[in-house]
Amino acid sequence: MFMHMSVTVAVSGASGYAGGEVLRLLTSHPDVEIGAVTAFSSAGDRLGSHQPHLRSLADRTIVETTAATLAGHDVVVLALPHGASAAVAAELGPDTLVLDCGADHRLVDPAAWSQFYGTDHAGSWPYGLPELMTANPTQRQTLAGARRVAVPGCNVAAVTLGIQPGVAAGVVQARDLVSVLAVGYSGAGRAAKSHLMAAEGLGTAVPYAVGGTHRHIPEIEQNLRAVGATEVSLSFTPTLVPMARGILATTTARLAPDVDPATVRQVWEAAYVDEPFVQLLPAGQWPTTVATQGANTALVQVAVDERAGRVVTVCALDNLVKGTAGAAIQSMNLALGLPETTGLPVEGVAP
Ligand SMILES: NC(=O)C1=CN([C@@H]2O[C@H](COP(=O)(O)OP(=O)(O)OC[C@H]3O[C@@H](n4cnc5c(N)ncnc54)[C@H](OP(=O)(O)O)[C@@H]3O)[C@@H](O)[C@H]2O)C=CC1
Ligand SMILES: CC(=O)N[C@@H](CCC(=O)OP(=O)(O)O)C(=O)O
Repeated sequence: MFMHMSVTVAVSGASGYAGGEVLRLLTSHPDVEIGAVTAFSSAGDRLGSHQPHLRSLADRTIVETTAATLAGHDVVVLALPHGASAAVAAELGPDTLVLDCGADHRLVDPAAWSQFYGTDHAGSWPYGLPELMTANPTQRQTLAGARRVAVPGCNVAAVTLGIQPGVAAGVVQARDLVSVLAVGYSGAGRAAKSHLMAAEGLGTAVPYAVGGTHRHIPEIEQNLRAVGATEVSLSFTPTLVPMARGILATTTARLAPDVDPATVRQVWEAAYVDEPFVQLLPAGQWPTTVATQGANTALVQVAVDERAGRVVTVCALDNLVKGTAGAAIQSMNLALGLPETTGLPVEGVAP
């Protein structure tokens, strides 16, 4: 029988969307004791005034994010704006497990970082997508025992999980990928202006970062190279739709020459048959975002458009769970040697 551990976890960015979701999931993690909850402008406030849904933590006081307030914890989760985490992490000892929900440590290539983020590269950490189909080592082996983890971007997780089986098996051409995503507003963070969202976002779909400018492009390309692509070219277009949570990522790719379309589904089945958090739906059933809401689940479907000569995949996930907080806790479990699925829900909330 597995003996439960007692791991103290501090959450930084506790007043935000990602930090709030980390806290929600941690409240039902059997091995975790929640320590400091830290933030920035809301330091001194009751947590409940920012996260009224977290009843058991409502009377905690948010404290400032400093080396002193984060010291003494086994694990620190950083859910801070881009650029803020490197300085905080540098103050934490090498034995502390630090999980960064921000982008600062995801990209390996400093030139790609500078091109898309416009600042100096802080370096790269082991990447917190356990399902990434790397070999020798597997991504799970990379995460086992890690003390620094870069949690993937939410759109990145959705596109990667959708298309990687075909790329890894060589049945699609990674040099001709097209991804179009419907994304919910919480992906923009709590700092986005809510009155503008309501006035300008309700009842309409709004494309953004069109034309090869989105900072998730190099991260997706990095993932697909890691699973075996030699040449990757991705056209990536996200569109805001009026929902709070969720990403529906549709990716199409040209079939590789001489691939029998009948084998495509088998490739996706083999990739995900043993994955606890990624499910290939029965043929003909298409993912919906609502079915993943609140769950550390990615739902995937694949079909072949023989007329166009393209494979079509759809992946749905909750940006705040499998897209960040759930991925962080899944990676934490692996890093600490806990069962990977501990404390992570797979059931969604619907309708
Ligand atoms: N929202 C999402 O779906 C996803 C988010 N992420 C990443 O998670 C991180 C947090 O995003 P999200 O929760 O959406 O953002 P929010 O705007 O909702 O929250 C930001 C948090 O960071 C704190 N903060 C702001 N500035 C500083 C600072 N200079 N130093 C320390 N803390 C600061 C805020 O504190 P205060 O309120 O007290 O000022 C708040 O707690 C980002 O890096 C984001 O990219 C990743 C994947 C998905
Ligand atoms: C709606 C919306 O703005 N979504 C954000 C998601 C960002 C995210 O959460 O990922 P990072 O951690 O890489 O910032 C976007 O597309 O940029």
